[in-house]
Parts: sequence; C-alpha cells; structure tokens
Amino acid sequence: MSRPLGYLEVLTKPSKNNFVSCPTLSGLPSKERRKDKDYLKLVKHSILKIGRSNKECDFLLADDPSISSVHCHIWGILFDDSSVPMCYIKDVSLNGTFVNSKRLERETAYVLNDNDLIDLPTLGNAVSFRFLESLPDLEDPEDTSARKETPDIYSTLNIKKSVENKWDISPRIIGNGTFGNVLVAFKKSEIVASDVYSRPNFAVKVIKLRKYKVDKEAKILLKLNHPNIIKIHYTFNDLMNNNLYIFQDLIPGGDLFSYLAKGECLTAISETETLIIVYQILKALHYIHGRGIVHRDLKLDNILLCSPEPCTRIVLADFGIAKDLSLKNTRMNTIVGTPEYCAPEVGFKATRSIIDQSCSRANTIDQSMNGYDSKCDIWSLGVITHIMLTGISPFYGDGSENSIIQNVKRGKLDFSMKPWNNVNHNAKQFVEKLLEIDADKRLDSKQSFQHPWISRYQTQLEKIYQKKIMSTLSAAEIEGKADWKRRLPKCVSLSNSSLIPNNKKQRKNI
Ligand SMILES: Nc1ncnc2c1ncn2[C@@H]1O[C@H](COP(=O)(O)OP(=O)(O)OP(=O)(O)O)[C@@H](O)[C@H]1O
Repeated sequence: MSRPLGYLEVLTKPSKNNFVSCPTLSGLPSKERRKDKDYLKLVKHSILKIGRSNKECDFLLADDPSISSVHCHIWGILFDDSSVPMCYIKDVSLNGTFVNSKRLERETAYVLNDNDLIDLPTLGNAVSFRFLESLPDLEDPEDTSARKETPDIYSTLNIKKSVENKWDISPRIIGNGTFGNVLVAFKKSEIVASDVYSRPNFAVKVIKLRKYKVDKEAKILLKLNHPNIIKIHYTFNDLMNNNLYIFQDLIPGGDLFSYLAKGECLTAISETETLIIVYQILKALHYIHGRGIVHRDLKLDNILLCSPEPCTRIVLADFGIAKDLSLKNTRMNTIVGTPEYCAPEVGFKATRSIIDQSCSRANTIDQSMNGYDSKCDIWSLGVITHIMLTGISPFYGDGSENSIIQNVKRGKLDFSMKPWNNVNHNAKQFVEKLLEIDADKRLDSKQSFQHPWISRYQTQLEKIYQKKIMSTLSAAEIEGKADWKRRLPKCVSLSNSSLIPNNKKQRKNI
C-alpha cells in the first residue's frame, strides 16, 4: 500500500456527516484518528476534494451555503521513491480558499508547506485545516530530535538562493534528471504585488553548463508560446559556477511516468484518456515541427500533467536536446535521446558502426546515413501511445540497450497480447503507423490528426481541449477571453468584507 504523502489535520470540530469516502480513495486508509484528532491522508496521485457535493467530495461541508460544491482540491505527487513528496492545493470556489491568511488565486495550484493553515471562509465559524508533512510523534510531541535534518540544498547543489534580486529559489526539489534539478521558485516582485493574495509558485531548472556550450534549451523555449509547451519566464547564466537557471511555470500534476507507475510497473489508462493526451501532444508537436524545432527526447518523464487526473492539460517539457532547424533547414545526424523511445533512423550509439545490413531494417541504414528529421518525435509518440494503451513499452525487452536495439530491429508489434484485447482497431493501427520503421512511410504530425482514430472524435476532442485548457490556465492568462466566471459553482457569495482574511495585520493593509 502506498505511503501517505501528507496529512490534513481537521481543526474544525467535525460534525458526524462531514467526512465521506470518495471513489478515488475508496478502499484506502484515507482518515486516521489519533488522540481525538482527525487526520486526512493524502495518497499518491489522488485528489482530495473538499466541498458541499456529496457526490464529488471526500470531506463534506454540507451545512454551509458559502462553501462551493467543490471548494478546493488538495493532492500529493511523488517524483520517485527516493524523493520528498510535493503537496499542492488549488482553489476552485466562489468565496475563496486561504492559506496562512492569504487568498489563493482561483484555479492556480500552490505548493503546501509543513504547518500551513488552510481556511475556508464560511457564514459561521471558519473551517480550518493544518497541512502536515508527517504525523506528530504522539509519544513525545515536543521531541524534535528525531526529525530529519534537512541538508543545505544550496551548497550541496552549488546553486544560488536568489537570482539577480528578481527571483528566490526555495530548497524544495520537484524533480531531477540527467542534466539538472528542478526546484520551486518565487518572483520577488510578487511579494509586493500580492499583499492579499498568496505568492504564485514557479519552477526553476538549474543545469550544469558544459564549457563553451550555449544555453540552447532556453533559446529554443523563449521562441515558443503554446498551452502544451512549458512556458519560460526568465533565464540566468551563472558563468562563475557554470549554471544555467531557467525559470518556468510550475506544472503541479507530476509527470506521465509517475502517473502511470503503480507499484512496480506501468499501468494502462483508458482509450479515451489516452486519446486526450495524444491529441494534446500532437498539437504541441505540430506547433514545434511547423517552426523547425524537433524535441528529440519525447518520453513519459517529459510530459507533465497540470493535475493528476484524467482530462487534464498536459505540457511538454525538457527541451534540453531539442534542435532548431529553422535557420538552417538540414537533417540531423547526432545520436541522441533515450533508447527506449528512440526512432531507428536516429540510430543507437552501440550499433551505428556495426549495424547489420541483412536485418529487416535495411532502409534504416540509409536513413541513418542520410540523417533524420522531425519524424523521430512521431516514433517516440508511438512508443508513448503504446505504453498508455497497454502498460507495455513495445521494445523494452529486458531494459538493456542491446535488447532494445534487437527489438527495434525486428520492429514487430504484438497485438495478440492480452492488454490489447479491448483496444479499438483504429487505435492499434494508429500505433502501427507511428511505429513505422521507414520514416518516409511514418505519419507526420499533420497526417496523425487525419488518422481515423483521431479524426473520428475531432469535434469532441476539440471541445474537451478548449474547456480543459481554459479551466487550467490561470485566471490572469485568460482574462478577457474566457467565460469561466459564468461557470462558477452555484453558491452564496460572501460580501467583500468577509473575504478579507481574519487577521488584524491584513485588515490594516486594506
Ligand atoms: N516546470 C516543471 N514543473 C514541474 N515539474 C517539473 C518541471 N520541469 C521538470 N519537472 C520535473 O523534473 C523532472 C526532470 O526535469 P527535466 O526532464 O527537465 O530534467 P533533465 O535533467 O533534462 O531530465 P532528463 O534526464 O530526462 O534529460 C521531470 O521529469 C519532471 O518530473
């Protein structure tokens, strides 16, 4: 059973009806009672919902009309088993959710820190929770000696606490990869600007720059502006320490790999959920390929979710080895990427010199001599789609590079495997067309949209896309364009004065 990623101590005296079990948490130990206190557990990638609707919420506040049917979402993300969980809160209400007396921007996720106080304004007594990273030691609650010493991340990673007096970097690591660490960051100007509102969170990727290498990732990202591509706000090159800082949106739902990972293996998701993700990745690929940019490292880990649930907005990240061909329209030759997702024409470092002319991929050799183009991203999308539909990585074998190479050489997909049983014929054909060894015959991003698996549902997919994107972009980004206010939950609106945090200092400032 997965360990809790955090706890909510219920500070408001609960009435006997206000805790309900919910479908996402059913069967899991979602509540714990200790010394007369109730603690709600945050379970990996399950969203805990608080509000008035007994159909949708895990914690029910049915008696108070100022609470929205779903008032706020709280969830935890675990990057991997060795990392510290990240927990987030998002307000989706009319009357607001407050953390440490500051109101949260609606539809925007915020990182929760140990001991944060969460208040929901009501007509009667405020409803309050305390967020805890772990449960207090009940034997001796005052004893802090057992608590973990947090290492000094700044000196361990050799990174700055503050950049150019514009950005603060928190010691919280969201994730890490081969090239860098990603941490939570804040814009300094937001401290003054958001006197009442809580400060928005950003992410900063800190990459060790190899000498004489330019910051290609930042340069490419700065050119792009698309809802399914990570948005960057600022970059800073620390020449003294050879570090590049890329400040970007924080995408709070974790990556697709963690989303699919249950226990020891990856699990399949429904065809509809897969379709919605594939549609968004295709939008992003169509956008970048049209501008001469090739990602070259498309994989589950580089696809981020705005929240850990079906139908969410997804965002392509990690343009660390992306290539910009817009200035010089050539093909590429460098062998890069992750073998499991790597198109045959890109080649594998281990075999480029000894590739066997007699293998069924003879044409691949010519292609690899001629270089490769943006279709390498389409192959990777084929691998990703295969995994989402079946939980199986098509060429993974025993995971070694040799085994992957052998499997890619054979290029055979096995649709007789059980997980394919309930998958629609069009979906299988789509995967086949993306995992076509001959890159010339492989679909490109435009043709992929025209494949029956996608085109048949185009209207519905576009509707879901517009709705989901509108609801997950922050209010500021969609201001003036959206009708999101009309879609607010039906509940009693508190007067403006009731929205002021119940805190003297705050009142003075207003
Ligand atoms: N903007 C972001 N918001 C939230 N999480 C992020 C963000 N950027 C990256 N991450 C998390 O950090 C992880 C590592 O980031 P990234 O892939 O950019 O690093 P990398 O060193 O280039 O990785 P790789 O080894 O895949 O090349 C991602 O898998 C993701 O879980």
